[in-house]
Amino acid sequence: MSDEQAVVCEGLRYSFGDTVAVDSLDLSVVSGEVFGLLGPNGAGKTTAIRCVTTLLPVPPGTVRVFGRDAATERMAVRRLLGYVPQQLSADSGLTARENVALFARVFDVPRRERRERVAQALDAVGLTDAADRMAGTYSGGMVRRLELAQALVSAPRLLILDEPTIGLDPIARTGVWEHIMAVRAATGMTVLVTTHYMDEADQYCDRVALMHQGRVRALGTPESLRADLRARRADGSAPTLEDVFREVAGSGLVEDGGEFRDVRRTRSTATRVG
Ligand SMILES: Nc1ncnc2c1ncn2[C@@H]1O[C@H](COP(=O)(O)OP(=O)(O)OP(=O)(O)O)[C@@H](O)[C@H]1O
Repeated sequence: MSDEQAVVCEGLRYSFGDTVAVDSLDLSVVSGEVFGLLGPNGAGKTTAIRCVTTLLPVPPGTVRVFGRDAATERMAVRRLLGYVPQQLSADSGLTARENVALFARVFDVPRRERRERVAQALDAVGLTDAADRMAGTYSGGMVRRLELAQALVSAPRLLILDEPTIGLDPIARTGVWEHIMAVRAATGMTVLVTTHYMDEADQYCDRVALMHQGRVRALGTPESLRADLRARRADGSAPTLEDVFREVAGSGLVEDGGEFRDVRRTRSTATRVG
């Protein structure tokens, strides 16, 4: 990791009508780190990352990606990043190779490099052997890895993932993460990820921001956040990251139905693709 800032948000605020989805968000993601944006449904995670991707408009100077302004240099920002949205982005009627090739064209991968880059992206997510099968025959975990390959084919410096493992079984979740971590180790790319799964964040993220009702309530390494709570409790117990979140979010979690176990909506990728 270097000291270079991959993402900087300063005073980011985004509203949908009267609903303030993101409120005064200050964030900086260091180049090369895996940064997790955590929180229950409605916390503002998706809105925040959609501002970083330039899909939602923000005022100049509010969001920068590797120094490029998301408001005034939108195309430059887009060229730096790969984005795996929560919604399905693979076409069930195409093979995996065709899906990734489509993204290579959209993201302007030079024509003479495309075949090789598509093969590399599929290989990076462990789909070489299944590359010529229709995506409609894939399991949920394979679809997620295919979507990862689609985002990786443009060799992004910043990979943004919105709930990459939602609805997957534990083995498929581990598979998705292992491929993300292997690509990150090989390329040094920065990863910005949203998740409800505190255990995954604890295991894979270098730093996390705990978001609730549009605001960041705590920020740090998973270890430091757990250690701080342990020191505050002083009862010898070993708190989890979920315990930290419950403490910083207070009663608000229950009031708005934001219990973590309640919000693990099933993405059911395989079903939707099939
Ligand atoms: N297009 C929209 N129109 C109106 N309100 C929206 C829209 N998108 C999000 N919101 C509202 O903004 C707030 C933040 O939503 P957001 O999707 O950013 O949260 P989130 O933490 O990503 O949750 P989720 O995991 O459900 O995506 C919520 O109150 C949500 O209802």
